[in-house]
Amino acid sequence: MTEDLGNLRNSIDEIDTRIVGLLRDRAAIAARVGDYKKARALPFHVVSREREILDRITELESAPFPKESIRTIFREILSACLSLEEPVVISYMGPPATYTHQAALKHFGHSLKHVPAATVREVFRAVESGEALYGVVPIENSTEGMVNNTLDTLVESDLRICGEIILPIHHCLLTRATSAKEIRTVYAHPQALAQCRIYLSNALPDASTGETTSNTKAVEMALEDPHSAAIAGEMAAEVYNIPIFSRHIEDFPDNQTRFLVIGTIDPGKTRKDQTSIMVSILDRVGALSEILSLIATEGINLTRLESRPSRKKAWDYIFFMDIEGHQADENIRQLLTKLQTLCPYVRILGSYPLQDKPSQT
Ligand SMILES: C=C(O[C@@H]1C=C(C(=O)O)C=C[C@H]1O)C(=O)O
Repeated sequence: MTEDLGNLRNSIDEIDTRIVGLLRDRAAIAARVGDYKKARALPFHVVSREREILDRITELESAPFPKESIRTIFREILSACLSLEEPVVISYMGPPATYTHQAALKHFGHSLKHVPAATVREVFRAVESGEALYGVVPIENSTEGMVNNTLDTLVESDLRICGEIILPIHHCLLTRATSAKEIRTVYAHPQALAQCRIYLSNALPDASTGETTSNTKAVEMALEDPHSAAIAGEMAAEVYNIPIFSRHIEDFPDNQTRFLVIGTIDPGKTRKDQTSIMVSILDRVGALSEILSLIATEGINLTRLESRPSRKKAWDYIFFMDIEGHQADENIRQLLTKLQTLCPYVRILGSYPLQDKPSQT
Protein backbone atom coordinates (compact mmCIF):
# COMPACT_ATOMS: atom_id res chain seq x y z
CA MET A 1 0.00 0.00 0.00
CA THR A 2 1.41 3.42 -0.86
CA GLU A 3 1.59 6.07 1.85
CA ASP A 4 -0.83 8.96 1.62
CA LEU A 5 1.01 12.23 2.30
CA GLY A 6 -2.17 14.02 3.34
CA ASN A 7 -2.95 11.33 5.95
CA LEU A 8 0.57 11.38 7.33
CA ARG A 9 0.42 15.15 7.72
CA ASN A 10 -2.97 14.91 9.42
CA SER A 11 -1.42 12.48 11.92
CA ILE A 12 1.42 14.91 12.61
CA ASP A 13 -1.08 17.75 13.15
CA GLU A 14 -2.99 15.61 15.65
CA ILE A 15 0.20 14.74 17.55
CA ASP A 16 1.26 18.42 17.64
CA THR A 17 -2.13 19.35 19.10
CA ARG A 18 -1.62 16.72 21.79
CA ILE A 19 1.90 17.99 22.55
CA VAL A 20 0.61 21.56 22.98
CA GLY A 21 -2.23 20.31 25.20
CA LEU A 22 0.29 18.51 27.40
CA LEU A 23 2.48 21.61 27.60
CA ARG A 24 -0.58 23.62 28.66
CA ASP A 25 -1.31 21.09 31.43
CA ARG A 26 2.34 21.09 32.53
CA ALA A 27 2.47 24.90 32.65
CA ALA A 28 -0.70 25.00 34.78
CA ILE A 29 0.83 22.60 37.32
CA ALA A 30 4.16 24.49 37.36
CA ALA A 31 2.22 27.70 38.12
CA ARG A 32 0.53 25.88 41.07
CA VAL A 33 3.98 24.79 42.31
CA GLY A 34 4.95 28.47 42.06
CA ASP A 35 1.99 29.53 44.24
CA TYR A 36 2.82 26.82 46.78
CA LYS A 37 6.42 28.03 47.02
CA LYS A 38 5.45 31.69 47.21
CA ALA A 39 3.08 30.99 50.12
CA ARG A 40 5.92 29.30 52.00
CA ALA A 41 8.76 31.59 50.85
CA LEU A 42 10.58 28.63 49.26
CA PRO A 43 13.17 29.14 46.50
CA PHE A 44 11.35 28.82 43.19
CA HIS A 45 14.32 27.75 41.08
CA VAL A 46 15.38 24.26 42.13
CA VAL A 47 18.42 23.12 40.18
CA SER A 48 18.52 19.61 41.66
CA ARG A 49 14.87 19.00 40.65
CA GLU A 50 15.53 20.25 37.12
CA ARG A 51 18.58 18.01 36.87
CA GLU A 52 16.49 15.04 38.05
CA ILE A 53 13.88 15.79 35.37
CA LEU A 54 16.49 16.15 32.62
CA ASP A 55 18.27 12.95 33.67
CA ARG A 56 14.99 11.01 33.85
CA ILE A 57 13.63 12.09 30.46
CA THR A 58 17.00 11.39 28.83
CA GLU A 59 16.70 7.79 29.96
CA LEU A 60 13.25 7.34 28.43
CA GLU A 61 13.12 5.48 25.13
CA SER A 62 12.82 8.15 22.41
CA ALA A 63 14.45 6.54 19.37
CA PRO A 64 14.48 7.47 16.55
CA PHE A 65 14.11 10.92 18.12
CA PRO A 66 17.65 12.04 19.16
CA LYS A 67 18.31 12.03 22.94
CA GLU A 68 20.29 15.29 22.79
CA SER A 69 17.28 17.00 21.18
CA ILE A 70 14.99 15.70 23.95
CA ARG A 71 17.27 17.42 26.48
CA THR A 72 17.35 20.67 24.48
CA ILE A 73 13.56 20.71 24.14
CA PHE A 74 13.03 19.98 27.83
CA ARG A 75 15.55 22.66 28.76
CA GLU A 76 13.23 25.10 26.98
CA ILE A 77 10.12 23.62 28.62
CA LEU A 78 11.67 24.02 32.08
CA SER A 79 12.70 27.56 31.20
CA ALA A 80 9.17 28.46 30.03
CA CYS A 81 7.50 26.88 33.10
CA LEU A 82 9.94 28.61 35.47
CA SER A 83 9.20 31.97 33.86
CA LEU A 84 5.52 31.43 34.79
CA GLU A 85 6.46 31.02 38.45
CA GLU A 86 8.59 34.17 38.62
CA PRO A 87 10.32 36.48 36.12
CA VAL A 88 13.98 35.38 36.22
CA VAL A 89 16.84 37.63 35.08
CA ILE A 90 20.20 36.19 34.03
CA SER A 91 23.14 38.57 33.73
CA TYR A 92 25.81 37.46 31.26
CA MET A 93 29.07 38.97 30.12
CA GLY A 94 27.95 40.71 26.96
CA PRO A 95 27.51 42.25 24.56
CA PRO A 96 24.78 40.12 22.93
CA ALA A 97 25.89 37.15 20.81
CA THR A 98 29.09 36.45 22.79
CA TYR A 99 29.92 32.85 23.62
CA THR A 100 28.87 33.66 27.20
CA HIS A 101 25.43 34.66 25.86
CA GLN A 102 25.27 31.36 23.98
CA ALA A 103 26.26 29.48 27.16
CA ALA A 104 23.58 31.29 29.21
CA LEU A 105 20.88 30.44 26.64
CA LYS A 106 21.97 26.80 26.52
CA HIS A 107 21.89 26.47 30.31
CA PHE A 108 18.81 28.50 31.21
CA GLY A 109 16.74 28.33 27.99
CA HIS A 110 15.32 31.24 26.03
CA SER A 111 12.29 32.04 28.22
CA LEU A 112 14.26 33.75 30.99
CA LYS A 113 15.37 37.36 30.62
CA HIS A 114 19.03 37.41 29.55
CA VAL A 115 20.63 40.81 30.19
CA PRO A 116 24.16 41.70 29.03
CA ALA A 117 26.70 43.30 31.36
CA ALA A 118 29.87 45.03 30.13
CA THR A 119 32.42 43.23 32.30
CA VAL A 120 32.82 40.22 34.58
CA ARG A 121 32.76 42.60 37.58
CA GLU A 122 29.44 44.06 36.31
CA VAL A 123 27.92 40.57 36.12
CA PHE A 124 28.88 39.97 39.76
CA ARG A 125 27.47 43.37 40.71
CA ALA A 126 24.14 42.66 38.99
CA VAL A 127 23.75 39.44 40.99
CA GLU A 128 24.99 40.95 44.25
CA SER A 129 22.47 43.79 43.97
CA GLY A 130 19.62 41.36 43.24
CA GLU A 131 18.99 42.76 39.73
CA ALA A 132 19.75 39.28 38.42
CA LEU A 133 19.17 35.88 40.00
CA TYR A 134 22.25 34.35 38.35
CA GLY A 135 25.27 35.51 36.43
CA VAL A 136 27.21 33.71 33.71
CA VAL A 137 30.95 34.36 33.26
CA PRO A 138 33.74 32.56 31.37
CA ILE A 139 36.26 30.79 33.59
CA GLU A 140 38.46 28.56 31.46
CA ASN A 141 39.24 27.66 27.87
CA SER A 142 40.61 24.24 26.95
CA THR A 143 43.22 25.78 24.62
CA GLU A 144 44.11 29.01 26.41
CA GLY A 145 43.64 28.22 30.10
CA MET A 146 42.07 30.18 32.93
CA VAL A 147 40.32 33.54 32.67
CA ASN A 148 42.27 35.17 35.51
CA ASN A 149 39.98 38.14 35.79
CA THR A 150 37.05 35.87 36.70
CA LEU A 151 39.11 34.02 39.33
CA ASP A 152 40.19 37.32 40.90
CA THR A 153 36.62 38.65 40.94
CA LEU A 154 35.43 35.42 42.55
CA VAL A 155 37.98 35.89 45.36
CA GLU A 156 36.62 39.34 46.16
CA SER A 157 32.92 38.41 46.01
CA ASP A 158 30.70 36.55 48.46
CA LEU A 159 28.71 34.93 45.66
CA ARG A 160 28.84 31.20 45.27
CA ILE A 161 29.24 28.98 42.24
CA CYS A 162 25.84 27.48 41.40
CA GLY A 163 26.74 25.63 38.21
CA GLU A 164 29.04 25.22 35.26
CA ILE A 165 28.39 25.24 31.52
CA ILE A 166 30.75 23.69 29.01
CA LEU A 167 30.38 24.86 25.45
CA PRO A 168 32.25 23.66 22.34
CA ILE A 169 33.72 26.81 20.79
CA HIS A 170 33.92 27.07 17.03
CA HIS A 171 35.23 30.35 15.71
CA CYS A 172 34.33 31.92 12.37
CA LEU A 173 36.07 34.65 10.41
CA LEU A 174 33.46 37.29 9.67
CA THR A 175 34.01 40.03 7.14
CA ARG A 176 32.44 42.00 4.33
CA ALA A 177 35.60 41.38 2.27
CA THR A 178 35.22 38.82 -0.49
CA SER A 179 38.86 37.71 -0.72
CA ALA A 180 41.63 37.15 1.84
CA LYS A 181 43.90 39.74 0.28
CA GLU A 182 41.39 42.52 1.00
CA ILE A 183 41.62 41.85 4.75
CA ARG A 184 44.17 44.12 6.45
CA THR A 185 43.24 43.72 10.11
CA VAL A 186 41.63 40.92 12.09
CA TYR A 187 39.95 42.06 15.29
CA ALA A 188 38.94 39.85 18.22
CA HIS A 189 39.10 39.36 21.96
CA PRO A 190 42.68 38.30 22.89
CA GLN A 191 41.42 34.79 23.86
CA ALA A 192 39.90 34.27 20.40
CA LEU A 193 43.01 35.62 18.64
CA ALA A 194 45.16 33.24 20.68
CA GLN A 195 42.96 30.29 19.74
CA CYS A 196 43.30 30.97 15.99
CA ARG A 197 47.04 31.78 15.69
CA ILE A 198 47.85 29.02 13.20
CA TYR A 199 44.86 29.81 10.97
CA LEU A 200 45.72 33.51 10.91
CA SER A 201 49.38 32.96 10.00
CA ASN A 202 48.46 30.49 7.24
CA ALA A 203 45.37 32.10 5.73
CA LEU A 204 46.08 35.79 6.38
CA PRO A 205 49.87 36.11 6.79
CA ASP A 206 49.89 39.82 5.90
CA ALA A 207 46.97 40.93 8.07
CA SER A 208 47.66 42.60 11.39
CA THR A 209 45.65 41.79 14.49
CA GLY A 210 43.80 44.12 16.82
CA GLU A 211 42.56 43.23 20.31
CA THR A 212 39.05 44.22 21.33
CA THR A 213 37.22 43.93 24.63
CA SER A 214 34.80 41.40 23.10
CA ASN A 215 34.36 39.54 19.85
CA THR A 216 31.14 41.47 19.34
CA LYS A 217 33.11 44.75 19.41
CA ALA A 218 35.32 43.17 16.74
CA VAL A 219 32.24 42.40 14.63
CA GLU A 220 31.18 46.06 14.86
CA MET A 221 34.62 47.09 13.54
CA ALA A 222 34.40 44.56 10.71
CA LEU A 223 30.94 45.79 9.80
CA GLU A 224 32.21 49.36 9.48
CA ASP A 225 35.32 48.61 7.44
CA PRO A 226 35.38 46.08 4.56
CA HIS A 227 39.18 45.74 5.00
CA SER A 228 38.66 44.36 8.48
CA ALA A 229 37.56 40.97 9.73
CA ALA A 230 36.42 39.69 13.11
CA ILE A 231 36.66 36.36 14.89
CA ALA A 232 33.37 35.42 16.53
CA GLY A 233 30.78 32.68 16.72
CA GLU A 234 28.06 31.82 14.25
CA MET A 235 25.47 33.47 16.50
CA ALA A 236 27.26 36.82 16.07
CA ALA A 237 27.13 36.42 12.27
CA GLU A 238 23.38 35.86 12.48
CA VAL A 239 22.64 38.65 14.97
CA TYR A 240 24.81 41.26 13.25
CA ASN A 241 24.13 40.06 9.74
CA ILE A 242 27.74 39.84 8.59
CA PRO A 243 28.97 37.24 6.07
CA ILE A 244 30.92 34.18 7.27
CA PHE A 245 34.20 34.04 5.33
CA SER A 246 35.48 30.88 6.99
CA ARG A 247 34.20 28.43 9.62
CA HIS A 248 35.99 26.32 12.26
CA ILE A 249 39.13 28.45 12.22
CA GLU A 250 40.23 27.45 15.75
CA ASP A 251 43.67 25.81 15.85
CA PHE A 252 42.48 22.89 17.95
CA PRO A 253 39.12 21.47 16.84
CA ASP A 254 38.34 20.21 20.36
CA ASN A 255 38.14 23.76 21.69
CA GLN A 256 35.80 24.16 24.65
CA THR A 257 35.10 26.92 27.13
CA ARG A 258 33.84 26.45 30.65
CA PHE A 259 31.55 29.07 32.16
CA LEU A 260 30.45 29.50 35.75
CA VAL A 261 26.95 30.23 36.94
CA ILE A 262 27.24 32.48 39.98
CA GLY A 263 24.52 33.38 42.46
CA THR A 264 23.29 32.90 46.00
CA ILE A 265 20.99 29.89 45.63
CA ASP A 266 22.08 26.43 46.78
CA PRO A 267 21.52 24.13 43.80
CA GLY A 268 21.04 21.10 46.10
CA LYS A 269 22.62 17.66 45.83
CA THR A 270 22.29 15.73 42.57
CA ARG A 271 23.56 12.39 41.27
CA LYS A 272 26.95 13.79 40.23
CA ASP A 273 28.29 16.96 41.80
CA GLN A 274 31.52 18.88 41.97
CA THR A 275 32.76 21.12 44.78
CA SER A 276 34.99 24.15 44.26
CA ILE A 277 37.11 25.31 47.16
CA MET A 278 39.62 28.08 47.67
CA VAL A 279 42.45 27.82 50.23
CA SER A 280 45.51 29.77 51.23
CA ILE A 281 48.44 27.80 52.59
CA LEU A 282 51.22 28.43 55.05
CA ASP A 283 54.52 29.41 53.44
CA ARG A 284 56.49 26.30 54.39
CA VAL A 285 57.98 23.22 52.74
CA GLY A 286 55.45 20.53 51.89
CA ALA A 287 52.31 22.55 52.73
CA LEU A 288 50.65 21.94 49.35
CA SER A 289 51.66 18.28 49.17
CA GLU A 290 50.12 17.77 52.63
CA ILE A 291 46.81 19.07 51.30
CA LEU A 292 47.02 16.91 48.21
CA SER A 293 47.69 13.78 50.22
CA LEU A 294 44.73 14.60 52.49
CA ILE A 295 42.52 14.69 49.40
CA ALA A 296 43.94 11.36 48.22
CA THR A 297 43.52 9.76 51.68
CA GLU A 298 39.81 10.62 51.64
CA GLY A 299 39.58 8.93 48.21
CA ILE A 300 38.51 12.19 46.56
CA ASN A 301 39.19 12.91 42.91
CA LEU A 302 40.89 16.30 42.45
CA THR A 303 39.96 17.46 38.96
CA ARG A 304 41.46 20.96 38.89
CA LEU A 305 44.15 22.85 40.77
CA GLU A 306 44.93 26.49 40.00
CA SER A 307 46.92 29.11 41.82
CA ARG A 308 46.56 32.90 41.76
CA PRO A 309 48.54 35.58 43.56
CA SER A 310 46.69 36.57 46.74
CA ARG A 311 47.01 40.27 45.77
CA LYS A 312 47.50 40.98 49.46
CA LYS A 313 51.16 40.06 49.89
CA ALA A 314 53.87 39.44 47.25
CA TRP A 315 54.47 35.74 46.44
CA ASP A 316 51.50 34.73 48.54
CA TYR A 317 49.11 32.43 46.68
CA ILE A 318 45.53 31.29 46.77
CA PHE A 319 44.76 27.80 45.48
CA PHE A 320 41.51 26.92 43.71
CA MET A 321 40.56 23.26 43.73
CA ASP A 322 37.71 21.36 42.13
CA ILE A 323 36.93 18.01 43.65
CA GLU A 324 34.34 15.43 42.67
CA GLY A 325 31.44 15.11 45.10
CA HIS A 326 29.14 17.28 47.21
CA GLN A 327 30.07 19.17 50.38
CA ALA A 328 27.39 17.15 52.20
CA ASP A 329 29.25 13.88 51.36
CA GLU A 330 30.98 12.36 54.37
CA ASN A 331 34.49 12.23 52.83
CA ILE A 332 34.30 15.86 51.69
CA ARG A 333 33.07 16.96 55.12
CA GLN A 334 36.04 15.17 56.67
CA LEU A 335 38.41 16.82 54.20
CA LEU A 336 37.01 20.30 54.86
CA THR A 337 37.35 19.88 58.63
CA LYS A 338 41.00 18.82 58.24
CA LEU A 339 41.72 21.64 55.79
CA GLN A 340 40.34 24.13 58.28
CA THR A 341 43.00 23.12 60.80
CA LEU A 342 45.77 23.08 58.21
CA CYS A 343 45.11 26.22 56.15
CA PRO A 344 44.88 29.84 57.32
CA TYR A 345 41.93 30.34 54.98
CA VAL A 346 39.38 27.92 53.49
CA ARG A 347 36.30 28.91 51.55
CA ILE A 348 33.79 26.64 49.84
CA LEU A 349 32.87 28.32 46.57
CA GLY A 350 30.01 25.92 45.97
CA SER A 351 28.83 22.39 45.26
CA TYR A 352 26.99 22.12 41.97
CA PRO A 353 26.05 19.56 39.30
CA LEU A 354 29.01 18.26 37.33
CA GLN A 355 28.54 18.93 33.64
CA ASP A 356 29.42 16.25 31.15
CA LYS A 357 32.19 17.31 28.81
CA PRO A 358 30.57 17.72 25.39
CA SER A 359 31.80 15.32 22.75
CA GLN A 360 33.59 16.90 19.82
CA THR A 361 31.07 18.46 17.42
C1 LIG B 1 7.95 23.19 39.10
C2 LIG B 1 8.97 23.43 39.92
O1 LIG B 1 9.71 24.63 39.91
C3 LIG B 1 10.68 24.94 38.94
C4 LIG B 1 10.26 24.45 37.61
C5 LIG B 1 10.47 23.14 37.29
C6 LIG B 1 9.72 22.48 36.18
O2 LIG B 1 9.19 23.16 35.30
O3 LIG B 1 9.61 21.25 36.20
C7 LIG B 1 11.41 22.39 38.07
C8 LIG B 1 12.12 22.93 39.10
C9 LIG B 1 11.98 24.36 39.46
O4 LIG B 1 13.11 25.08 38.97
C10 LIG B 1 9.38 22.45 40.98
O5 LIG B 1 10.15 22.80 41.88
O6 LIG B 1 8.92 21.29 40.91
